[in-house]
Amino acid sequence: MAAAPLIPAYDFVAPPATGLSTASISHLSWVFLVVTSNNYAEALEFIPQNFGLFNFLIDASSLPADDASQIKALLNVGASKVITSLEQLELLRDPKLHIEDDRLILAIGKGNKTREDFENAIRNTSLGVFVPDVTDVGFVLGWLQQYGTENRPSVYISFKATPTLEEVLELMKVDASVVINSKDLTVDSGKEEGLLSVGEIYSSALKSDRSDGLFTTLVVDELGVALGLVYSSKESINESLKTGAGVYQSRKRGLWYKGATSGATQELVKIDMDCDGDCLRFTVRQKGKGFCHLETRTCFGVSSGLGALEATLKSRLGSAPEGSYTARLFKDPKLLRAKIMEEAEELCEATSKDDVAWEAADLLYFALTKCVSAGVGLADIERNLDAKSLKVVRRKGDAKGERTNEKKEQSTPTPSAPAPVSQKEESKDRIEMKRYFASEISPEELEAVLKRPSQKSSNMIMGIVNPIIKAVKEEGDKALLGYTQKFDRCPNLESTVLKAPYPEGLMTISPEVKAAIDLSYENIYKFHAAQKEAKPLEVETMPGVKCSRFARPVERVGLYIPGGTAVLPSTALMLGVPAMVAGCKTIVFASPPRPDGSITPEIVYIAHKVGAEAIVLAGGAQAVAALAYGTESVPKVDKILGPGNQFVTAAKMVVSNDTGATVSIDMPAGPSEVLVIADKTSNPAFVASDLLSQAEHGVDSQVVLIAVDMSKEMLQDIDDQLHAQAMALPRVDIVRGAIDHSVTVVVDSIERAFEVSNLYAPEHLILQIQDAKACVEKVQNAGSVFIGPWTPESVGDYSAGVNHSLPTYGYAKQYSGVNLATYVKHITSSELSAEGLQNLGNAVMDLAAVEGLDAHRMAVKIRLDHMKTSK
Ligand SMILES: NC(=O)c1ccc[n+]([C@@H]2O[C@H](COP(=O)([O-])OP(=O)(O)OC[C@H]3O[C@@H](n4cnc5c(N)ncnc54)[C@H](O)[C@@H]3O)[C@@H](O)[C@H]2O)c1
Ligand SMILES: N[C@H](CO)Cc1c[nH]c[nH+]1
Ligand SMILES: [Zn+2]
Repeated sequence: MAAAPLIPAYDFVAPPATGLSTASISHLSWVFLVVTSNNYAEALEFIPQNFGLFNFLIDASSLPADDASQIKALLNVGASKVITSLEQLELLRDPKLHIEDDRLILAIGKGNKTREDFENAIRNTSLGVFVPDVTDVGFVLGWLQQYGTENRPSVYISFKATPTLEEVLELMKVDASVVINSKDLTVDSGKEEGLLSVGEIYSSALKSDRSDGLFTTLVVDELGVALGLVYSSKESINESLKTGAGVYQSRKRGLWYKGATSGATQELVKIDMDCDGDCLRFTVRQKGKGFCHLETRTCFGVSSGLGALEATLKSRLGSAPEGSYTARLFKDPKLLRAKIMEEAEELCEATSKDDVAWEAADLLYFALTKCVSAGVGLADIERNLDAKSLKVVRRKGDAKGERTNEKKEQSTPTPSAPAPVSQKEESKDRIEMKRYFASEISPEELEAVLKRPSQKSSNMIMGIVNPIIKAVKEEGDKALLGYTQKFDRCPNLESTVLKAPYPEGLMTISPEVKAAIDLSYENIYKFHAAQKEAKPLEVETMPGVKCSRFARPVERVGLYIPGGTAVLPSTALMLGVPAMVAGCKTIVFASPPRPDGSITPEIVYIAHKVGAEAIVLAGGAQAVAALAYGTESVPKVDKILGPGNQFVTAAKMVVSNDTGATVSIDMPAGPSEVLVIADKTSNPAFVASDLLSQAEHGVDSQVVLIAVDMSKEMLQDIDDQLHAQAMALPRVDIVRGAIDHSVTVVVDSIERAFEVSNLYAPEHLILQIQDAKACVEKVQNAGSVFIGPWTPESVGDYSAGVNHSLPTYGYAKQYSGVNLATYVKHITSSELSAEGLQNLGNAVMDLAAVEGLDAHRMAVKIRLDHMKTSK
């Protein structure tokens, strides 16, 4: 496949005002990102979220030169190619890493490397070369002439200074891929002076072998199955990139918006060109009956194989004929589980070619049924496989416990504490928090050490969130649906709201999970009901002057239940139960849907239990905006509650500051965090497990250990536990990202530990210290406290009764976590008798006179005069 002719560098800080979005860039399949320490955390989240949509070319050469762990993490989460410095490259040449040479590109022209350094570094490799400055181009071209390009697959040339169109085209003659900053690109047809049309630039690298100048275009689905053959022109390519839909060039009728009349539209996934640049491949998500005018999925007849099976299972999930076996499997997870296990066993035992094929087919059928019921399709599985193939740090691949004979013979290690790995042996792959001694650093340095990762880039987040809020406010459901289809990858979603009463079929959950929800519900209910004020507060401030304060529920509440990196039904309980206890009249849930457009059944069950009248199937800033302003189908609310990622938190802040929205929020509850204070009496395995339980929430989570007067050996023990336990977790990549910006601070006294903790103001504070209960009085700032060795933070996350929706980012200094008062407002009243007004009247009149507000004074005087005359 030919290299894409340009690699757009999307500027996230100041997105272009030209109609070009990340989506239109994504279809070109390559995106160039410059990753620095400041945006590393975002990149680590953004890359896996958009894996399969983009190929990522990352310039990581500004990351620390003496530590390649961040680059490894970027490669691990799916960066296709990474540009490194010479020093980083040396570190990455580690035989334990599985890095194909062509994934690394050496940056030259940066720093003070000589040509000799550069030539030595690349002589025996097939590394590409990255030239960060246009002034180096002459040198590279000379070098190419001398050494040839056969072994060097790609030369990427990036310009920090904006090149002219002529320069770009001139350079493209040497078959180079070109990086162009997105601010110079547009997809608008009436483009402004000086801007480049994406379609034009793209098609300038193509050569047509047809007399009409059109490009032959193969249209395929996400599995690569050919749907049909069409033609493209530079206008149609541009239009397709602009609309994100399948648009082609009909030889008779001009621009052809596929499905405009039949409804069988296409969502564009990406565009590739073939090896000699005369043919295009459009990968699309086909909607409706299919691509062919004969209403079949493809123009080549009936489809078969796994893709056809997936389509059948998907349609059965929607409306399976009563009595069908597949319907039974969907309804009975235990049966499905048993069948998967049974078929896997049979496949292992099969030996003949026929038997292996037979059993593998059975296993695939049941496995795909499981996938479809969870909203996972073959394209997701392929994406996952592709992502795994890019991992540079491989798992050992041993089977778990009883599945291997050897393991059966071993003594069983405690489940929470797998054998520690020697730090020396695997130091480069270690998952390890940085360690500081509080006595050795200044207060300013301590503050910097404890800085939350996500505080660093609010400009970038606002740049993304503000346009989303504006669009939902102005366009309502249309924008809401569009963003949901895009961010939550559910192209077939048709409506963004599910209204009560919810169909039984959408709440089918296992009896164990139902029992767990019911038990947690009871505890949360009890704890929040106990917070109810028994009666109004009444005080007679002086004879005849009665003041009172009474509570009323906020009438309409919108409850955000996160669903990006993990689905959190527990948050539905934490927000829904107190809303019900407080007596809110309208409860609306919002949560990102699954890719098939459905919502997790546990959330629907909880919505039903707490009496939520609707569930908005949307997440992120768009869900927050819909709740704040209302849309045609989403009811507007008075208060928005609930945690979320940086986009959700930022959107809550924006709408609560808009007087046009008249909506308030609970608090800024962002990425989860925990601070553990532990001393010599603590159990290292427990400490590590608590740190990891919050680290697994997201790469932007942060965990902090304050170790009180601890020996080096014990600190090492905790580090070893953390690494070993982390490596056994399915979310190890997320954990690695979070631990990367997490710290241990060693202090010498319990007093100093609480000083540091109160300064940090953690969302969760865990006390694993002697006399933990007695130390609670030292807590000044924290969302929720977990006391003693038997109180892991996860009990509060799910079932103890306390709320888990808590202030993060240090806002525990001024905000409480969600509690009954969060759903209630207080109204005061005064009632004066004639005697009361006589007692108070002069004071009021004197103060009104001081302020020059005569009408205020008169409102009292008129009554006092009236009393006098009516005596
Ligand atoms: N503080 C608390 O009380 C508390 C409680 C529970 C969870 N949490 C935290 O909530 C967070 C949940 O985050 P999540 O991501 O899993 O789910 P989420 O529902 O908050 O966010 C997912 C949504 O983010 C939006 N989004 C994702 N990438 C985007 C992009 N590049 N541009 C614009 N929008 C984008 C999408 O709309 C998506 O639906 C975690 O950090 C977790 O730690 C906090
Ligand atoms: N710890 C999160 C609050 O920061 C809440 C949660 C939900 N599920 C698991 N944990
Ligand atoms: Zn949690």
